[in-house]
Amino acid sequence: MDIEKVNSMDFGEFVDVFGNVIERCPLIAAAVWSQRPFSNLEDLEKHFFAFIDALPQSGQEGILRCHPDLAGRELQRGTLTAESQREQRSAGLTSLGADERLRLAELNAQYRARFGFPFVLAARLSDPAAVRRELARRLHRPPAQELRTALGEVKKIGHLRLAELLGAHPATL
Ligand SMILES: NC(=O)N[C@H]1NC(=O)NC1=O
Repeated sequence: MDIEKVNSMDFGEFVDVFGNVIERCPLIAAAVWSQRPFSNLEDLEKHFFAFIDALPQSGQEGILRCHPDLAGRELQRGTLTAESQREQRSAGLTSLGADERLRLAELNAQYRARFGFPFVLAARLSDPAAVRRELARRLHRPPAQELRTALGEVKKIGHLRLAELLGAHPATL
C-alpha cells in the first residue's frame, strides 16, 4: 500500500486499516486521520507517536493496559487480536511447555502488581528466553523509568505493524 492510497482513505477505512497499530486503541488512529495528508511512512508514524507522547501519564498507562499479557490467558483462549496472535507466535510463545507458561504468568502477575499495568515488549523481536529475562530485569526498575521503556516497546510494536501494512522494510530497532 503506498502513501497516496493511505491519504485517499475516508475515516472509516482508515480506522479499519490502522485502528490496531496501537493495540486496542483505535481512538489514536481516529485522531491521526485528521492530520492527513502524510508525506510517507515516517510522517504517518510520527503522528501516532506524537499522540502517545502528548497524553498525560494516566492516558499513557491506559494504552499499556490495553495490551494483553504475553503468553497469557487470552493466548490460551484464542481471544487475542490477529496482530498480537502473530507476534506472540513469532516469539515462540504459542508453543511453551506448561512450566514455562506458569513461570511467565507468575512474573507477569508480579510486574502488574508492582506497576499497575502489564509487561509490554515487542514480541516479534524476541523469543521465550529473552521475554523471561527482560521481565525479570524490568520488574525491579523505578516506575518512571519503566513507564518510558514500556512506551518505547509500544512504539516498536506500532512501527512493525505500520511497516507491515505499508509493505515497507522496518527500521533496525
Ligand atoms: N504484553 C505485550 O507486550 N503484548 C504485546 N507485545 C506484542 O508484540 N504484541 C502484543 O500484543
